Amino acid sequence: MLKKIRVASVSYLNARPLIYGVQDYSPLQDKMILVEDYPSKLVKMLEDDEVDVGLVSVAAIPKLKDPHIISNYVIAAEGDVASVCLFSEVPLDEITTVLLDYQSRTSINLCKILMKFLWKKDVEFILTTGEFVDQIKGTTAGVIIGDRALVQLNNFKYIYDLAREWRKLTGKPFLFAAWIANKPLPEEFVQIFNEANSHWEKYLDQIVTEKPFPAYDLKYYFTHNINYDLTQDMKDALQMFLDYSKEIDFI
Ligand SMILES: C=C(O[C@@H]1C=C(C(=O)O)C=C[C@H]1O)C(=O)O
Repeated sequence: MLKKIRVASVSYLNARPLIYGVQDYSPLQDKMILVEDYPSKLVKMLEDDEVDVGLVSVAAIPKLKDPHIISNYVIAAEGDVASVCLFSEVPLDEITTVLLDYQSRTSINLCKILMKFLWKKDVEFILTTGEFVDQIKGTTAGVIIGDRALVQLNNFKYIYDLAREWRKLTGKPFLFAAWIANKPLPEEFVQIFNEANSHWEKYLDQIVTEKPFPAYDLKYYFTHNINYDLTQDMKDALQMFLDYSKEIDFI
């Protein structure tokens, strides 16, 4: 029997449309096993070869020996992303310290890029190791991602949407995560896998019904904040992100 491909995905709501497609597509089912976790864990799993491919932070790319983006379906934002923000009690000018979400790899580096090249501020960055919302106080701000960020959207006076700020810097959308493999995968698998992902739109209403989320309108999130179809503009933005990454203390 052929070895099953080990597939990993972000456990957040934003990945659900792609994952429903993957789980529902029968030609894939005997070819893979799926595990889910938060993004920084997935980057580690890909680095350690515990999985073959993951819907994972694009910040994993420089860390892998042989990275391959294997699908045209991604987690990106053309405009506001809503679920990746810098939360603060004080305006940007007054922030001295930024707590960085331990679950993230792309967005925490994005915040460092924006600090240096858009906001032109020198602050202290602290990488957290566990939940830290309670520590966002006074001049200490924090980057939070995923469902945990959506829940905080009414709780802070100053909220900077990092996809919106990236557009101010570059005029581009932002690519947060892609299906990244740590080795070449069989062409037949890649084709079937891409096909499975392409059905994401069909699952939106079902997900909204199955996963009640009072904090934010999920249908709006899936259709106005997150973009799933990879474009040339997003590929260009990824290259810009990787170039900027060399100019910061990259995590
Ligand atoms: C838009 C998001 O994109 C995520 C952000 C990631 C990161 O910062 O490393 C990784 C995967 C994506 O799920 C989000 O989770 O809110």
